[in-house]
Amino acid sequence: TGTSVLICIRQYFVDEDDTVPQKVVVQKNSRRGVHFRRAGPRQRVNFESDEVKACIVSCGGLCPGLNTVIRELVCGLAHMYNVNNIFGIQNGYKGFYSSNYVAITPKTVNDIHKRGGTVLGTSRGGHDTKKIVDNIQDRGINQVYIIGGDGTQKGAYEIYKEIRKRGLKVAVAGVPKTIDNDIAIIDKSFGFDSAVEEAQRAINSAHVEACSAENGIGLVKLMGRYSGFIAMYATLASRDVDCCLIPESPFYMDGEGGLLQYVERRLKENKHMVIVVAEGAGQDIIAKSIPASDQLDASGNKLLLDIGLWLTHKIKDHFKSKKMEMTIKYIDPTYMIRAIPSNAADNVYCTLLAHSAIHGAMAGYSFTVGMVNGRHAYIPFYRVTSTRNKVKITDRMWARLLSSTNQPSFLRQKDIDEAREADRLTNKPPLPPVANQNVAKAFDQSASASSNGEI
Ligand SMILES: Nc1ncnc2c1ncn2[C@@H]1O[C@H](COP(=O)(O)OP(=O)(O)OP(=O)(O)O)[C@@H](O)[C@H]1O
Ligand SMILES: O=P(O)(O)OC[C@H]1O[C@](O)(CO)[C@@H](O)[C@@H]1O
Ligand SMILES: [Mg+2]
Repeated sequence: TGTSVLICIRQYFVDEDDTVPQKVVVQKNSRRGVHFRRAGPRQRVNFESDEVKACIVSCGGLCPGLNTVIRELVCGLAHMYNVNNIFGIQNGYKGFYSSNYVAITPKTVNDIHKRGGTVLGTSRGGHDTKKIVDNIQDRGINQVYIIGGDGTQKGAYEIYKEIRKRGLKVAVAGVPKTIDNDIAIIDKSFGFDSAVEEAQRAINSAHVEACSAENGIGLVKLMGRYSGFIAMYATLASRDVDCCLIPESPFYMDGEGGLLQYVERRLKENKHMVIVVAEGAGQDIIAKSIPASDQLDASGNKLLLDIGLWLTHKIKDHFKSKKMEMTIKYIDPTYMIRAIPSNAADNVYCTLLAHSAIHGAMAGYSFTVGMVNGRHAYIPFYRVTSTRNKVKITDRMWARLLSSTNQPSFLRQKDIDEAREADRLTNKPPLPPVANQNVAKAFDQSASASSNGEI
């Protein structure tokens, strides 16, 4: 029943049939396409306030805004739904079974949004579905809020499936987090704007250093394991960058049209230049000169070789061989851009995401929450975990970057053909997991009765 919903949100109920389309740019005769449930408070909720026992966990790398999401989950549950039984899970997934659960209240989280990091702690690895769900069951938790990136959302999906298998009345709400902005479907992840803003400071320093030297080069490495969004947006925002290298756009060093030739040309024209490189860029070309170690982190993510350092040496060697005077300063602000508190825009975004997650969980749904074309929606887990959001080098945004920096695209016809083929494949919607069509629908009105999430 909806009796526990407070007066303040009653007048803003979302119609159960409201949907958010995945694609807004369509053609006249396009099919209707995939739609998601619109997020927001429902007239009918599935939990009484005093019945709710909620927990919150944060996993993966840091991201500006984590504490804001945690704060707003706690305050939103307490203020909008009168829920006061809320626990923090410490240090990521493993905290479900290896640490004490910590009771949290609006008072204890009151000021945390002003701090970077996560007050709950975070970690990689340690996802043991059975142990996690055993603990959820034993402790009588019935709402699980999981904040984390692509790996975390995969873990949330596993927890959700196990909960379904056991027939528990537990809602699982994923709040997507990653400064790499690599989570599929959603417009952008929280903390991304803050990270791009902070990256400006590094780029400015690189520019100052480059301008103050004879043939000065400032090289900045930014995060972005598989997706170069931070590098692309930080470059577009700055206007001081002459070259941006991202994992999605292959480049080569030597010969006609290569990076070294471009650097040389720019120095001759301008006497200085700034290069921004995403950490995942050029891994294939470094691997040719340094044997790849194939080391993985605790979550199974490949540890990357340092493209910034490698480029610095290559560029230095090139100019030495040409007997051309130059100076290169390498700046690696990696952890500085993600360890900050979120900016004002991200704080608002985090608040809305937390509220949307609460409304969905109170209605009994399990989902990843996210903004899709400017509207908040409940997205089935498998949709966000089956692909990764990447910069499309065949798209207009990358073209805008190329025209802003005036750099060559470094692409060969083969690279363009491969990118087009990849676009074609990613535009094909992923099929729901065959073995369990019900799970793929992803929304539970209650733990036992499922309703179709995509409309
Ligand atoms: N396929 C998977 N199934 C179950 N759990 C997973 C899976 N992939 C990752 N996880 C778990 O999710 C947690 C976070 O994963 P990971 O370290 O890859 O970070 P992430 O959530 O992708 O965030 P980010 O990449 O932005 O730092 C880890 O505890 C990891 O064990
Ligand atoms: O050193 P850590 O904590 O594993 O984090 C590094 C990784 O985290 C990310 O920022 C993703 O959150 C990647 O860009 C980066 O490779
Ligand atoms: Mg990840």
